Amino acid sequence: MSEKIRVLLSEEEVDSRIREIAAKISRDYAGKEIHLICVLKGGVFFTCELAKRITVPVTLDFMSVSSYGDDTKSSGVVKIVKDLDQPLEGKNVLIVEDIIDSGRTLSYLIDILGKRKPESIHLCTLLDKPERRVRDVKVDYSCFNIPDEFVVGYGLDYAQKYRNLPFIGVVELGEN
Ligand SMILES: O=P(O)(O)OC[C@H]1O[C@H](OP(=O)(O)OP(=O)(O)O)[C@H](O)[C@@H]1O
Ligand code: HPA
Ligand SMILES: [Mg+2]
Repeated sequence: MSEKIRVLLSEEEVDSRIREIAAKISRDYAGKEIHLICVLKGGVFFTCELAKRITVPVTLDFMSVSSYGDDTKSSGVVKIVKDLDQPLEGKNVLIVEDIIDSGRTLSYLIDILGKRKPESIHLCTLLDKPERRVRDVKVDYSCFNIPDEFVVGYGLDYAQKYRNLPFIGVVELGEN
């Protein structure tokens, strides 16, 4: 089996949209501090690019959850691989994700993090695949809606590969 990557969103498109969303977030949180939660591993590239362009004070923490393993289909069970280092009490939490697909990861995260008494909790995603939703999730900031295709790049992997691509691509599987 060979794999080809077709560009869905170019590096320029992604970068310019991240700038727009960062400007909107900076306006919405004017006068406040944002506690960014990067959802590893997929969210790491987007979190860095977004954080660099937000103009209000930012603190960062990392959480690692996994439900896809090396597959293109979710196992349906979200596992915490690494929890946050810091408490959320009284903080304006913004969860940063690479993609919302079935919505299982985010609905689980909002549920458990919401119980830690943050001042507010919102969600920012690079990509949203609304057609595939099985759990309702309120998305506060979304850079792009995409069709129901398995995508890679900008943190997103296929069997752990392609996370480092600077654009969003679709994996096309061939016979050789
Ligand atoms: O909406 P969902 O169907 O839950 O899918 C979205 C989640 O799946 C992927 O993570 P994955 O579990 O593959 O772990 P990773 O970020 O370490 O690659 C992706 O990074 C999101 O976190
Ligand atoms: O389209 C996807 N690509 C990579 N990882 C993912 N996790 C959920 N959906 C996807
Ligand atoms: Mg992830």
